Amino acid sequence: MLALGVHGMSVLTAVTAQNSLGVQGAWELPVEAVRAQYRSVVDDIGVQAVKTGMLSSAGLVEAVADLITGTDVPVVVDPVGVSKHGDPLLAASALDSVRTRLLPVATVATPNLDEVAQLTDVRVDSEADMRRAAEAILAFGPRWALIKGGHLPGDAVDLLSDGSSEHWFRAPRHDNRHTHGTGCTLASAIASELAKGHAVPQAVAAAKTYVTGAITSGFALGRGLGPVNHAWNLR
Ligand SMILES: Nc1ncnc2c1ncn2[C@@H]1O[C@H](COP(=O)(O)OP(=O)(O)O)[C@@H](O)[C@H]1O
Ligand SMILES: Cc1ncc(COP(=O)(O)O)c(N)n1
Repeated sequence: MLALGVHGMSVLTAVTAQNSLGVQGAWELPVEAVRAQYRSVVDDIGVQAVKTGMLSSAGLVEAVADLITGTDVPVVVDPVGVSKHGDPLLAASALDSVRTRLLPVATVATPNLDEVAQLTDVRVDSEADMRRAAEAILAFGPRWALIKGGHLPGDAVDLLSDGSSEHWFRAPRHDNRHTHGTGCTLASAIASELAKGHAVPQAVAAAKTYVTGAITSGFALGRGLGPVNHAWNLR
């Protein structure tokens, strides 16, 4: 967010112990702590966009949905389900709350292909299937669905759709180890661009350029899948 010129503020929902090798542990914060953090940042500094990430349980999904329902700023919902290493970050019992409470308040929902499979009955094996995935996600009520094709072989292709228009974003795949947090980075970059007042397709285009640069210019940290280079555009 800083690299894109906005001041990011966080509301922690869970604490994880994780590194380039995997997620070694996760602990949820009490719903009361989440509500208090949200009030602290919103009531004082104010917000121009909201982005959600790991929410862990149905209780937290519902608490966050309650907080952001009715907000008049754009909301990016990254329905985080499973980490790059396959570690669960959302309880199976929370999926229904994501479908019925969180996705309906999203301006943009940004599932990866595993999250599409968790939330809908669509399995994506090709770019053509991504259109069906977008329709299935849009049926839950977000204004836009961004289906991330990062897990498909070939080019890194994402599809943005609002049901009547579609936009394809394509970048060459970089087969390096600097991909921890690509989805979180993309969603945060979209929220940053929306906060600056851009329309959704323009925000996603800028965010895609940013995440591609962050992957391309990454450097090895850790023994597994290390972080992307968030400062690549500042140097
Ligand atoms: N190896 C890669 N090279 C280039 N872009 C990638 C690569 N892996 C993912 N991306 C892009 O990064 C963004 C995040 O996608 P993805 O990795 O599918 O999300 P997630 O982190 O939620 O699994 C998407 O724009 C995707 O196309
Ligand atoms: C707290 C948190 N949120 C999201 C992810 C997903 O990121 P990735 O898919 O790169 O592991 C993660 N590992 N940890």
